[in-house]
Amino acid sequence: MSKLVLDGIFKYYWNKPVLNNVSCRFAPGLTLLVGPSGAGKSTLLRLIATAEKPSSGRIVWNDEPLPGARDKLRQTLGYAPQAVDLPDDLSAREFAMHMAALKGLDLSAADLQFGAIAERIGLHADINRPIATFSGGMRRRLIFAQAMLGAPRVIALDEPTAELDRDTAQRVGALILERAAEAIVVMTTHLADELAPRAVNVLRVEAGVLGSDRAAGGQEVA
Ligand SMILES: Nc1ncnc2c1ncn2[C@@H]1O[C@H](COP(=O)(O)OP(=O)(O)OP(=O)(O)O)[C@@H](O)[C@H]1O
Repeated sequence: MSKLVLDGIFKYYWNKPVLNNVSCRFAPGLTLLVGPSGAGKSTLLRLIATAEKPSSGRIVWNDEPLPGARDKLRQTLGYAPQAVDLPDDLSAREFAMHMAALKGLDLSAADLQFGAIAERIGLHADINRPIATFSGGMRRRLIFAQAMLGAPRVIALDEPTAELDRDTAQRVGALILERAAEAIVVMTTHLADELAPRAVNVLRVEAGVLGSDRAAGGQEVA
């Protein structure tokens, strides 16, 4: 079973502490990160996604610490950052296939999978249109869809349901819950209250310190 451990993580930006001795253990299932704006949730997701390194502390993937295990983790990682500059000239499908190629996926299988995900989240009619024509919500769904390509065992999602109408957000939520049956899914979302009953953990980040959100039904992790 996949296991991701953060152990005594500190993160500083220009000497400003953003994560302060964060330790937690992730197993397959959905973990929600909640907490006020600026608390450090996106920073935590970036560390999990290996987009940044901790200032100190250890990240351990399946009993092997990073950086040694970084490539193994990256091979099975899906990451949807909160903001990303998408290549406007490409179609959604071309962008998804570009991401699939970077992940080393079989492109014909990835194309089929992208079509199926797009169908589920209401993007299917638009996948051959240039991204330049996409609304904020469509861009958000495309970023989400590329994160789900392949069969990632660790999925880090930063507000994947922002800018989506309720129905579409719920479709995205349903897909996330399906994947969480096998994968470690860590996400921030404004749908936290709705998803909390299905989450294995709800972690509250408060000024860079991690605790469990008991009010939302979460369980504490070591
Ligand atoms: N690259 C960076 N350089 C300097 N400071 C940063 C950087 N990234 C984040 N910060 C700061 O770190 C703190 C935590 O930011 P982070 O984006 O992780 O919070 P958040 O909980 O995700 O907030 P939100 O809910 O608004 O997205 C903030 O004070 C932010 O200004």
